[in-house]
Amino acid sequence: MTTMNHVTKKTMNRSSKNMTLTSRRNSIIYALNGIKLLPGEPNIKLHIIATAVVVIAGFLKHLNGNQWIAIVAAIALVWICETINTAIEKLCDFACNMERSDAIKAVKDISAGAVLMASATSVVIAVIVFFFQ
Ligand SMILES: Nc1ncnc2c1ncn2[C@@H]1O[C@H](COP(=O)(O)OP(=O)(O)OP(=O)(O)O)[C@@H](O)[C@H]1O
Repeated sequence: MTTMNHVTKKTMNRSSKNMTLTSRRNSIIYALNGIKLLPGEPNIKLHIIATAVVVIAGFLKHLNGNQWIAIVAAIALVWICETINTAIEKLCDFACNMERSDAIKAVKDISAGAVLMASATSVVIAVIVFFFQ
């Protein structure tokens, strides 16, 4: 009985571990699917170009480790804000069914404001790294 219980417990543990692994793997797949949807967004092309320009400039200027950390963090900040902004915009469009709404306007404007703040911060970081260091 004890052995049975032990074996059953072990099997159950293994299968719940497998389920956890599968659901973790699925979560990553869903997240990657979300990232794959981004290139269809108008602002994303701008971010791709800006990211490429900054990275190429970084290599040409032979940035040191700390400078790269600042630049990568600045780039990530903008991408993360834009990604969340895109999700919020899609949720808004779904919620209002494309009808005009003051509440939706406020949510979209605030969300776009976050991207603007992130972009402005990133520009300041880039100017410091490229021109004042
Ligand atoms: N349903 C709505 N009701 C009221 N105002 C809206 C609505 N949809 C959009 N707007 C206004 O238009 C602006 C632009 O909205 P839109 O959904 O086109 O986003 P966007 O900033 O142009 O992003 P993208 O270029 O990625 O589509 C919003 O910030 C908001 O002020």
